[in-house]
Amino acid sequence: MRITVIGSQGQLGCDLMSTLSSDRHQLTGLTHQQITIEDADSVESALTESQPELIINTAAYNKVDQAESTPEVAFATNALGPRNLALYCQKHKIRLVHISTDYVFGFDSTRKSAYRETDLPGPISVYGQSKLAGEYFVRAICAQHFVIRTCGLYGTAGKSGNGNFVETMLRLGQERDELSIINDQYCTPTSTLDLSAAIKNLIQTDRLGLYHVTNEGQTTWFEFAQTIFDFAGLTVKMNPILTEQYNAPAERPRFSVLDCAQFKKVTGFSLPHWKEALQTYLES
Ligand SMILES: NC(=O)C1=CN([C@@H]2O[C@H](COP(=O)(O)OP(=O)(O)OC[C@H]3O[C@@H](n4cnc5c(N)ncnc54)[C@H](OP(=O)(O)O)[C@@H]3O)[C@@H](O)[C@H]2O)C=CC1
Ligand SMILES: Cc1cn([C@H]2C[C@H](O)[C@@H](COP(=O)(O)OP(=O)(O)O[C@H]3O[C@@H](C)C(=O)[C@@H](O)[C@H]3O)O2)c(=O)[nH]c1=O
Repeated sequence: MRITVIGSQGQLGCDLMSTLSSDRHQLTGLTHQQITIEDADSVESALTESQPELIINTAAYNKVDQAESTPEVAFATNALGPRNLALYCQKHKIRLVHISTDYVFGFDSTRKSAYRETDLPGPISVYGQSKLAGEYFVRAICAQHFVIRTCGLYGTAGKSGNGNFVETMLRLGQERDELSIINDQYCTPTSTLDLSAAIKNLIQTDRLGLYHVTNEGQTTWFEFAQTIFDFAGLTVKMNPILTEQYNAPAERPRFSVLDCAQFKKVTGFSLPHWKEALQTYLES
């Protein structure tokens, strides 16, 4: 199959390129230099060349705090971008895989059970709102879509790009005497290598639609950081703090664990536990 991965230099994009290359697909990766998804002309010309039968969009504006003060940039990339891609895919009757986020949830501050695809979203940040708008465009415009919500991504490309939580912790753990980490936000950090394998499995099926896909289990950012340091053999003084004490510009969900049962049922494939995935990442 001719597959085009948009955002091919990002964390997920990079791992998708290597994961899918083992499958004899005709793969094209498009970087931000080669395509600007919010520009319909750029989309048309970049995709005309590769003539894809399936497009995977991993491009996004992911700066959650900055998005609060630049909503127009977040909405251009995260909402109008996917809209352009959905229009292209619908016009050419091809499939679109679009990646979304657990941050479409959060409005229910008392939630304690994992979210299913049928649960009502309620974003509490500009980033979450812009990503939800993108999902809606894809689902409304493009008949042949897979929309995949995931969470807390880390992959090796994050080392050289914008970083990721794991790399940030490893850096801060060496720079600072003491770290304060939020211990009342629950989610499931997910390896982009595992997510790439999941996407590879899902696109082999005809079961289009909306899916939640993360590693197994759940944790807080504090416990995640503690486990990173344990696995890396580092001793770092850490304080567990409440969300209010961190005072970030963007509000984050207190609980955004995703229920991946639908994905497992459809593919027969499940991702490793987040601790196992983290160990694999750190070893690599
Ligand atoms: N990171 C996370 O923790 C999570 C991410 N997601 C979602 O997963 C997807 C992949 O995330 P991740 O791999 O971490 O993202 P990255 O930021 O690592 O990669 C995104 C890539 O898209 C490119 N890009 C950004 N804006 C545009 C644009 N307007 N047009 C074309 N290309 C663009 C970036 O290029 P450049 O850097 O040069 O601008 C970058 O190479 C995104 O949809 C994201 O919202 C979901 C949950 C968690
Ligand atoms: C660096 C740092 C962060 N934190 C907190 C802030 C935040 O609540 C949490 C995670 O911080 P980050 O900035 O890495 O992550 P954040 O940008 O909130 O992560 C999100 O990225 C977007 C793109 C998504 O789609 C989400 O799934 C999610 O993973 O950790 C601390 O408590 N102490 C610290 O020293």
